Amino acid sequence: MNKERLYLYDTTLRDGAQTQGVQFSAKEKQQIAAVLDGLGLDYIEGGWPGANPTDTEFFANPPATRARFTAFGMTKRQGRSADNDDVLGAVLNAGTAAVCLVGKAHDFHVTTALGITLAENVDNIRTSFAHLARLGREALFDAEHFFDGYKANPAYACEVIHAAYAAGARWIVLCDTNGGTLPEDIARIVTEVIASGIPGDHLGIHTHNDTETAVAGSLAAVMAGARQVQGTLNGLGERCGNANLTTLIPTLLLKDPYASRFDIGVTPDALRGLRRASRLLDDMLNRVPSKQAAYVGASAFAHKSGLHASAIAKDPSTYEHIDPAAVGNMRIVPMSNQAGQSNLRARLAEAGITVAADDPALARIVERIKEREAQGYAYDTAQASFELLARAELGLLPNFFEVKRYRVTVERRRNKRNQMVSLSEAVVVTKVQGQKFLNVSESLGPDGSDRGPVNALARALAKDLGPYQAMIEDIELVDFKVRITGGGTEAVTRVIIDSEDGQGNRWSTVGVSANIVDASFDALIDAINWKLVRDGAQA
Ligand SMILES: CC(=O)SCCNC(=O)CCNC(=O)[C@H](O)C(C)(C)COP(=O)(O)OP(=O)(O)OC[C@H]1O[C@@H](n2cnc3c(N)ncnc32)[C@H](O)[C@@H]1OP(=O)(O)O
Ligand SMILES: CC(=O)C(=O)O
Repeated sequence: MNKERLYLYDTTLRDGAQTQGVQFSAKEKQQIAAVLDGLGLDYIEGGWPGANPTDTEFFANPPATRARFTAFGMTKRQGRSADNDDVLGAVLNAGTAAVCLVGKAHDFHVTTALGITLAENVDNIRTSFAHLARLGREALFDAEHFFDGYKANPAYACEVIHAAYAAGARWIVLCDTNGGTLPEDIARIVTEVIASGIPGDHLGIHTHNDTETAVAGSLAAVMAGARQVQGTLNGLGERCGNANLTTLIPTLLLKDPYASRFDIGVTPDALRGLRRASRLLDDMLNRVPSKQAAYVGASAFAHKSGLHASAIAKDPSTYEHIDPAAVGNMRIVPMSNQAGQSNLRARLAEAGITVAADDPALARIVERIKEREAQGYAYDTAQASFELLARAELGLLPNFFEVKRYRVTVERRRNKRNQMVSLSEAVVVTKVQGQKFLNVSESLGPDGSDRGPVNALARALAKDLGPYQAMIEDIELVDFKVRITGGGTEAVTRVIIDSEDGQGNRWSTVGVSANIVDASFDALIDAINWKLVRDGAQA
């Protein structure tokens, strides 16, 4: 069966830039455009030329994309001709092959937000698209508030989109601007619009996630006949975000009825780069990736409970809807108080430890994990600490070093400029192969500011570990999370530390204590021990 073409339109660089707290530089826009292009999207909307210096700079040096690079703007304003509107002029001067203009499709917005008559609005839209058609640009009309407008005044909403279509708009994009329309209404209205004379292969859908149904609404529109889907990477966008392309792309490519009916231009090979693309955007925005993101989240293929892990070991499809590798993700079988021996054996195998199914140590390890989690530990996150605990029970953990004592102080004092500053200092005494090491460290960062007591402890601990020093020198503490949690009957502090080495390996360790410094120190010791185990150090 010949597949129908379904076009993907990305607006990460425009609607995504309307996310609170998101501010792309022109350079970052270039990087994101390259990633989007690599995924195989049909259109990349770069922003609004003329609206701000970043977008103007970006469009002055547009990325070379295979996708149609598109400029966004609004239809001409009342009282100006399309030739004379400087805002529209700046959009057109960007010289892109495709141009998307937003206009109002809801009568209430025309009279309230624009303050013009309904007829004037239709005329502004018609004139703007006739102008684009004369210039030979591929024209897209973002019909703002279309669904709310259609519910309030269907005749007017239809008059607006038909005016744009008749004037030469290639695509009429129906926007659920406020994000409150549910999928069943989207499907019904798209069907009625097609019946009114705008063919589905000229219709697009642009949804927002205010009812957490943006993806479902987009799919409903596709099933009703729309053949362009707009969305953003990781669901960025105004308020609660836009339809998440990171979810939509694999759904359209891998799930029926979409997979067998549509060609979306994304290859299986490009799909394997999806998780990487999602992470790159999060990294750029300094956002913690959502673990529970569909398809690409770290937990999307994490099998925590014993029943699941047991079946997964027999056949992964028992608890996985797709192969994680298809989207560049991977399966993990974390250890936790929900786990049984199947999780344990899978995790040990990943760490290169083979244990016979009838080894009594397995039951001891599971018991120990459950006991420690009841005290506040969290081993499904801190995989390196889990591995150390298991190795200790299996007699596979060498005693590399012993901490005899440690001390940390934080001092607040005035500097030469009479500003209050702090200084953390730590002393750690260790015994390595019979030899004593006394290490002292401050925690000043490159800018001279104090990085705190945990940093001072980490530096002192890793300052000189004698024969192991070369192996631990490149360890960096890259993340530190503190949580007050109920351990047993008392509240305790759980610290999770993420460490990284020069080869880009990253591992997480956990420490728990009523005292935050002790909890941190335990996690630091695990971080060093894990690295020594990983690098094959001998005791
Ligand atoms: C639904 C969406 O997400 S559409 C995209 C929205 N994105 C953005 O707004 C981001 C970029 N925008 C901007 O930088 C600025 O709003 C600019 C440069 C475009 C305009 O700035 P200003 O001229 O200062 O206007 P301001 O932002 O205060 O108000 C928007 C103006 O556009 C008018 N307008 C809104 N929509 C339209 C439209 N479709 N067609 C014509 N005019 C419109 C409004 O009536 C208002 O004009 P008014 O102040 O005379 O009433
Ligand atoms: C155009 C647009 O972003 C919207 O209507 O939501």
